[in-house]
Amino acid sequence: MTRTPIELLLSEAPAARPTVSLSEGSDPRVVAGALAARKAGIADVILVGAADAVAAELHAQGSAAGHGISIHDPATSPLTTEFSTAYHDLRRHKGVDEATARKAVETPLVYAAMLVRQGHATGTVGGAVATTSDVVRTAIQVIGPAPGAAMVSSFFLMYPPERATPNARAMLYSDSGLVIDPDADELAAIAAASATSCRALLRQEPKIAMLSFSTKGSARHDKVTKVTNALAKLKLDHPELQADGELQFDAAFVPSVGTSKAPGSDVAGQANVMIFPNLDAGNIGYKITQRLGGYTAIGPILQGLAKPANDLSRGCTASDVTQMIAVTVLQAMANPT
Ligand SMILES: CC(C)(COP(=O)(O)OP(=O)(O)OC[C@H]1O[C@@H](n2cnc3c(N)ncnc32)[C@H](O)[C@@H]1OP(=O)(O)O)[C@@H](O)C(=O)NCCC(=O)NCCS
Ligand SMILES: CC(=O)OP(=O)(O)O
Repeated sequence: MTRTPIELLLSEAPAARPTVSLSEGSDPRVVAGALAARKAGIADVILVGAADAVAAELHAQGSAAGHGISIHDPATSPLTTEFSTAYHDLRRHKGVDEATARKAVETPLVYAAMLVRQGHATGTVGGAVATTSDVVRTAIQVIGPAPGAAMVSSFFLMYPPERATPNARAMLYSDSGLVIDPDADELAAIAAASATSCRALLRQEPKIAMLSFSTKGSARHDKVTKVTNALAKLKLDHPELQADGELQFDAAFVPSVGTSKAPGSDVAGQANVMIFPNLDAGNIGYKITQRLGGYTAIGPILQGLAKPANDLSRGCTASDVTQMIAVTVLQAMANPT
């Protein structure tokens, strides 16, 4: 049975307790998720937002600041001036002036990301209220891509329900949140990054399926060629990876279908990393698996950033928030800076 991020973290407690900033500090789900993370000893948390509103929500949930829970109000925080200067330096080349930098840093999303950039937090989580576009754009602009990363992309961890169907297993779905229409090279980069994320967060060797509406030439179309070109590029850059394509989802997931549609494949029927050809397929696919299949979906988790910053679906629960705090800490442990 694959362990969830919280279970993994509880079995591998980091040496020093990490701190995670939460940009929607007064949202009831975020506060409940943060309190659960704190109680489990997973991380200290900084709740970013209007101080009155954050304190009121903590009070409503029978808690208060202190003992690993801090409140930072960007409008009054002593760090805001330092952050404004740093943000101005960072974005000056894009035409951002001092006044615009100050205004940006006073938004909780940018402030929470600046906490990470400036070393006050290990990582950040947002998106219970903000859209993925806003969360991701802020992460890319403030925290930035990791040195050497081809691009920033995202994935979901998908965990089967307890009463699961045969063949059910934990998987990564990529990219289900960020890159809208990747070309073949970008698709190969998403697959390579997802393989690393699979090892870090599922603790499994990746078996990568490059998904399509076609299996091994059953259809001919430019969209199929994009996927086979992506597989060729992936194999060229990473001959060590087990990857196959193009595969339909049933051929990737169900062993008997994999054997009949893609005989001889070492991935078909066993894939644990599903690479979708574009964001339409990836985002719709994860929501169907979650809402009809009963899988737990944790994400979008971002990969390729210099430090961890993660998004949530606006439909998230408090438990999703706690899991995402755990993911953020695990990413920091896998790539200490
Ligand atoms: C990520 C996203 C927000 C970027 O879109 P955007 O802001 O319109 O795009 P821009 O081209 O203006 O990019 C903004 C910045 O991010 C950078 N960027 C965009 N995509 C990137 C990627 N995949 N990797 C690295 N950098 C990227 C750009 O270079 C730019 O940097 P700059 O401001 O320093 O010049 C966009 O791809 C998006 O909206 N994705 C879908 C999100 C979504 O709605 N998902 C569904 C729900 S989960
Ligand atoms: C990941 C995702 O689809 O986010 P939202 O549900 O917030 O649009």
